[in-house]
Parts: sequence; structure tokens; C-alpha cells
Amino acid sequence: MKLLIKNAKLFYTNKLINCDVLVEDGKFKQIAENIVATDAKIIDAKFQLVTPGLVDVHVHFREPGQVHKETIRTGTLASAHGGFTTVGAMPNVTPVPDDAKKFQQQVALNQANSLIHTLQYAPVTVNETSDELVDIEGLAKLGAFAFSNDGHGIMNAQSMYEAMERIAAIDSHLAAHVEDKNLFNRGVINFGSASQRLGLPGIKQVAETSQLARDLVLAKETGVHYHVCHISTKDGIELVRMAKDAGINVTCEVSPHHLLLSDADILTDDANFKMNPPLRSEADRQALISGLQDGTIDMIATDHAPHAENEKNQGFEKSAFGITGIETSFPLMYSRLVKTGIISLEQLLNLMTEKPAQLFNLKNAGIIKLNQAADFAIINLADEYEIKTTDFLSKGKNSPFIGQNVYGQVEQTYIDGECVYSK
Ligand SMILES: NC(=O)N[C@@H](CC(=O)O)C(=O)O
Ligand SMILES: [Zn+2]
Ligand SMILES: [Zn+2]
Repeated sequence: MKLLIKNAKLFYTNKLINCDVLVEDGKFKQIAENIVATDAKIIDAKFQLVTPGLVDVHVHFREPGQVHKETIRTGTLASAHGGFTTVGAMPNVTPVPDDAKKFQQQVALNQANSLIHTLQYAPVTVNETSDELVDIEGLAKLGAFAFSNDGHGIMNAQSMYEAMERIAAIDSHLAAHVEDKNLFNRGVINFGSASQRLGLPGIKQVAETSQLARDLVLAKETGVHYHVCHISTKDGIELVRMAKDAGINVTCEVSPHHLLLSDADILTDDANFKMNPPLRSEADRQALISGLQDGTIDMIATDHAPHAENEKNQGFEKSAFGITGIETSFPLMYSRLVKTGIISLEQLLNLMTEKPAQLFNLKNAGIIKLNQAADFAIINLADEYEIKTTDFLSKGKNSPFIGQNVYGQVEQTYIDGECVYSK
């Protein structure tokens, strides 16, 4: 099977070039100015963006356990709709895949139902909440691409220390949802003017930063690749910046919602603005933008967290934490960061493809290489459209961005040269 993409604006070797792309037997075969292949199926990209399939190291699919929120099938369909071809699935499903048997079952379930590459996180501790470590070496051998207790901070410093030592010894990665539960204050919103204005219990910034500071010290001692999930605070960015300057092996991700919204945008008791960590202050948001510009932040990750409507229409106090994000990430980032001149398109694509793939050692993801798997997306940068829940392929419709107009609609997504999503 041959596929010839004419007139691509291709993101290749960190540059945007106008060219044709030939795909043969599921692999990139040729990249050149004017390719002729009479026996190929031809797609005229009309100078739309052709990018390596996007990579998101932080998503929540809800299978098994809460398939009314999302299944692996709907989650990966939504991912393909967002231009993503590789995602890292968090282990907060039921049961938590915390031993060999459950982990193998999870991997088999992912393989049977995924339209794209779903990589599986293993938890760090049993059931994600205890202090007892999982069989880190064993689960890595079974394919755990990284370890995370996402949703819960790891409270016991000794568990964290030992986990880091063991994860470092096998060259894997520890992704941390930093949150000291003793400082959490049963909060549902950022602690500050918005929590006061709305009369809601606030989550202090120190819940994030105090555990982050502890972890950075432990990461220095153990040498582990320590990855900070969904960083949200100004002081957190400053800590990561200092740690990087000190040579600590730390990386961090930021979510589109923390880059684009602050707690000042929460005008009513609408839980589509409720997630953990919460939307912070405008000063925090500005610090995240600076961190993106100066390279302190390494990648964009959505923290795609689908919930059912009746779990999100209960107001801030009663609704679940989390918002969907995989179908709106690229268009929002492109429209609000690139078109406004905050970062370049090349920078954005790097943050959503090569950087996450490289830092998590994902071979053959996030990059276009000759004779390698043809995983890519074709994206229309020219036309504006409105974000509508009726267009979502995710079961989750819980987004604070509904009704916004954006650019950057995904036209098609390919895995191994096969179309898995088409508009
Ligand atoms: N982000 C959220 O608010 N919720 C996540 C868990 C998490 O990432 O903390 C979820 O699984 O729903
Ligand atoms: Zn989290
Ligand atoms: Zn998460």
C-alpha cells in the first residue's frame, strides 16, 4: 500500500518545510519536493500542517471500572480526533494494575481496544494509596513505560525514596502528582480570592510546592528521572528551574487549562472549571507561560479526565475533579499561544511530539523518520471553528472551553499509514 501526501507543510527535523511525503507499507519512505508515484493513493494536504502524531504522557481512560465515563475505545478515538497517536494511560482504574496479573490484563485490554498506541503506567505503591511499593522491576519487564500514583501524592518519604532508587536502577521514570494531603484542606478550588469570593474551601499552593521540594531533594540523591505532572504554581516552576540549574534529572508537564485559565475565570459554581490541581491565580498562570517560553516546562500533557454529566453538574463542592482535554489541546494551544505570538509553531510541536517522546524514551514516537512507522496527523490551520460537545468522541463532555472559537482542527490521523480518524 502506497500513500502519497502532496503539498504538506511538514514538521520535520524541527523545521516546517513544504514538501511531499510518500508512505509505503506503513512506513515513511520518501520526503521530497515533488514526488511522483503513479500507483499511490494521493491525498492533497493543501499546505495543511502534517505533524508527527502528537504524544500525551498523561491521560485517564476509565476502563476497567468506570466505563460510563470513558472506555479505551472512546478514549483512543478521542485521542485520534485530537491528533494524538501515543498516550500514557494513568493507572487509577479499577482494579489498579498493581501486580503482574492485573498489569498484564490491563495491557491486553489496552491492546485489544486501542486505535492508537496506549502505553500503560504502573502505580508506584499498591492500590496507589498504601506505602507498600509494587514490584517495580517486574512491572517494568511487563511493559510499564513509567510509574505514577497520579491522583494521589506519595505521602511517605521513605516509600518515595526507595521507589526512586529502584526506578533509577532500571532507567524508568517516576511521574508525580505532587500533593501533600495534610495541606489539602478538603479544598475544591484554589485558595485565594476566588475561594473567598465563592465561599468554597481552598487548596493552598503549598500542597503542591512542599511535596515538590521534598521530591526534588530525593531525586537529587537518587538520580531518578523525576517528572512533575500538571505543574500549576509560580513557586513550583521556580523550584523546577532551580533544580534543573542544579543538574537534577527533573522534567515537567503543564496542561492547556492551567496555561489558559485562572481562578478569576470561575464566575459561577460551574464544576467544568474544577480539577486537581485547581486553576490557580493569574500570577501563577503568567509564571507557567514564562516557564514554557524559557524551557523550564518540557511538554504539554492534557490530564484528560472524563466524567459523566451527573458527576460534573453538582457544583464545586460535590462534583468530581477533572476535565476532558485530548480533543481540544492542539487547537487551544495553537490558537491561544502560537497565533498570539507567545511561542512559535515549531516550539509548540516540539512540546507536543519530540520532547515528551525523547524524555520518556519512547522509540519511534513523536518524530518523522524515514523507514519508521508512519504515525502522523493532518491539521487545518486556516479555518476557524467552534468547540462543541457534539463533536467530542470522548464520552466526557466536561470541558470549560465549550463554545470557544479556535483554529487547528485535525483533519486526519494515521497509525502505521492507516487512517484511524477522518473528519
Ligand atoms: N486531574 C483531575 O482532576 N482528576 C484526575 C486525577 C488526577 O490527575 O489528579 C482523574 O482521574 O479524574
Ligand atoms: Zn494528577
Ligand atoms: Zn491525572
